[in-house]
Amino acid sequence: MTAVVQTEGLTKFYGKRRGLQDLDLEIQPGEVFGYLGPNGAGKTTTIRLLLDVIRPTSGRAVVLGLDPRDSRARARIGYLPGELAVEGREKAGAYLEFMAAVRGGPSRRRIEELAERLEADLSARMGELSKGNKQKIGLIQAFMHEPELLILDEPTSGLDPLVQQEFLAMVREVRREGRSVLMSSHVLAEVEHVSDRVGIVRSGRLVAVEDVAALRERAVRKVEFHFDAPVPREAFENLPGVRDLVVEGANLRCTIDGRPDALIKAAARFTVVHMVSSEPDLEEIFLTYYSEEEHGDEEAGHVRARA
Ligand SMILES: Nc1ncnc2c1ncn2[C@@H]1O[C@H](COP(=O)(O)OP(=O)(O)OP(=O)(O)O)[C@@H](O)[C@H]1O
Repeated sequence: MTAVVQTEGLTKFYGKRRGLQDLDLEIQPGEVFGYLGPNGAGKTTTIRLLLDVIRPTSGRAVVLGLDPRDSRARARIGYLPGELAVEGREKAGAYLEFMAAVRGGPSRRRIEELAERLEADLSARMGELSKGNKQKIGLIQAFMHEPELLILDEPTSGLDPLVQQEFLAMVREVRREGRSVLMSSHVLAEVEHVSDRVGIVRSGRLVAVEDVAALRERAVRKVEFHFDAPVPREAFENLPGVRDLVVEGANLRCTIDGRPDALIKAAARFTVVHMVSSEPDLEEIFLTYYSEEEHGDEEAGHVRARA
């Protein structure tokens, strides 16, 4: 199967400042790839290199089997920039119809259908749109011509929760049709339910690529048990993956690193009245990777993308 995105040693320096270094990444047809990292990590740099907005210092990228400089690649991609640079008195609907005409495809009906789903106001003037509404117009122009590959820079930023859900449904539809999505985010929670794999980029380097299911297993999560009577601490000490254990009477709190199986089996020897397990969040996952590096695991900084 030919990858829709393939990079080898892709590197961009802005003068002496590292934007991105040695990126090896493959995204397959029908795959949704979440590209995660804190501010300044290199997400936008990667996306701009794939779209030929900027040129690499070294290394190469192939997008849909073509060099990013080839204009035929661009026509088959839907792109949402981090900040859609459109101003002026033109109405959003007119702007989208213009973009549709340039691409020789989508009908007014298709634009209206997407606008309805995202609750976008097509009669608003581009220069007067709020950040969230501008984001919706940007998403419509990225999705409307049903491109083979969608490259979305922070697509969920500025969207309210209901619109975010609709956007995620649109991403799932794209995947069902065998098309691909690369989307960046600061927040794992915003992409984990639709991404097949996520890559974590930090200080210009890809530090990990994981199946979302595997990432969840590795993530640290907080767990609480409430029992019907006090429980002995010894019953929960030294269980694999259990950390920060606190037992106070009938209540137990801890964090779990990996599978909760051993803890669940220990707890099942008593009567559990109530249990709370929090979703792992990105910050904790980042901390896991940071601590790997601190422990001298040099490999953590050089993990290669697994296809
Ligand atoms: N045009 C530029 N000139 C100089 N340095 C730049 C330029 N664009 C990006 N950088 C630097 O490259 C690094 C990566 O930036 P990039 O914008 O790719 O990060 P990001 O992950 O997209 O961050 P954010 O989430 O804040 O958008 C940062 O250190 C940034 O300061």
